[in-house]
Amino acid sequence: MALLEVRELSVTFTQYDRGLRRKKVPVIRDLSLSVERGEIVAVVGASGSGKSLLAHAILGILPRNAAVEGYMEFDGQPLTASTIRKLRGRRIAFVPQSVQSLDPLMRVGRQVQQAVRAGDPAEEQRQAFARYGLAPQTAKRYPFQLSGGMARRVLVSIATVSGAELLIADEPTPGMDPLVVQETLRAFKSFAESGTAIVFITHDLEAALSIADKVAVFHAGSSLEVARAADFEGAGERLRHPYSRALWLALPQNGFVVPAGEPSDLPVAADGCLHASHCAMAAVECSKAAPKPRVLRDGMVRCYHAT
Ligand SMILES: Nc1ncnc2c1ncn2[C@@H]1O[C@H](COP(=O)(O)OP(=O)(O)OP(=O)(O)O)[C@@H](O)[C@H]1O
Ligand code: NI
Repeated sequence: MALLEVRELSVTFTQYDRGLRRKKVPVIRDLSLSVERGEIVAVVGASGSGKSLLAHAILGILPRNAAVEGYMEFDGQPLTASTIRKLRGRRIAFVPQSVQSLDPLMRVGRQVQQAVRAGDPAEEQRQAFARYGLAPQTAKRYPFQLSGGMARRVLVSIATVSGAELLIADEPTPGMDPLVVQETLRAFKSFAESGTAIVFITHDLEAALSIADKVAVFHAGSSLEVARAADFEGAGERLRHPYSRALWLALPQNGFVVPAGEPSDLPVAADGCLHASHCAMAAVECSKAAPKPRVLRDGMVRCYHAT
């Protein structure tokens, strides 16, 4: 059984237009994801595709104007407002995308020590700082005295000293120098090898592929494909969705290839395929209704034409 199971999750915001008319804005639609113990699942997608909101939905920290539908489960128990409160910071740890989430008035060493659940807090904090290349005296500093990359290493330290069974890391590496990025990714890999389940949120497909077992490709609030990391190879023949193939071929090592063929000029209905207007394979059925997720070759895809 998966440690984390997300089934048919939808998140909708209620916003007020001019004249106080209420408007519902769907930001995540019908999203399913599962993560096993010891497994790293990367969530990859462009800015605004709903990656952070997925993390916030799992952690129960969405803003109040967000409505959540669907089912989420951790270690066999349904994730509700009260269960998630008990799990957060204990069995589930989070590296938030924003460094603003550090307490501005507390020395960072102490913030890390407070997150330690087993062992000697000062020793665990020292080891974490050494692992992520933070000098020992950094512990005495306040968040405003750190660079963005250093603050992010403190956030990673806080999440990883907790010994949680599930780690959700939302863009943990921007601003870090490349050696520290490598060290952080290696640390995630070794946590996974010792049984931690990891959700690694990033827009960096290359970083994702360097450690992930599975990759969920996000686009406009939905996952279009869940693939094995090993499926990203060659010309992307083993990938299931044209959007994932396009992301893969656009990487520098694949020569920044732009997909062949012209995108369709079909008018796409609001509930049509999210990728249709950019897709050379799009046909009438794609413009009418979004394809349902289906299992294909040990992965998942939402595309009528995937084989
Ligand atoms: N409080 C809110 N009210 C209304 N819409 C919101 C709110 N928060 C986020 N959104 C919208 O939800 C969508 C997804 O946002 P999200 O932050 O999850 O994207 P992301 O994939 O994490 O992007 P990035 O890579 O830039 O971090 C965006 O279009 C955003 O504008
Ligand atoms: Ni984000």
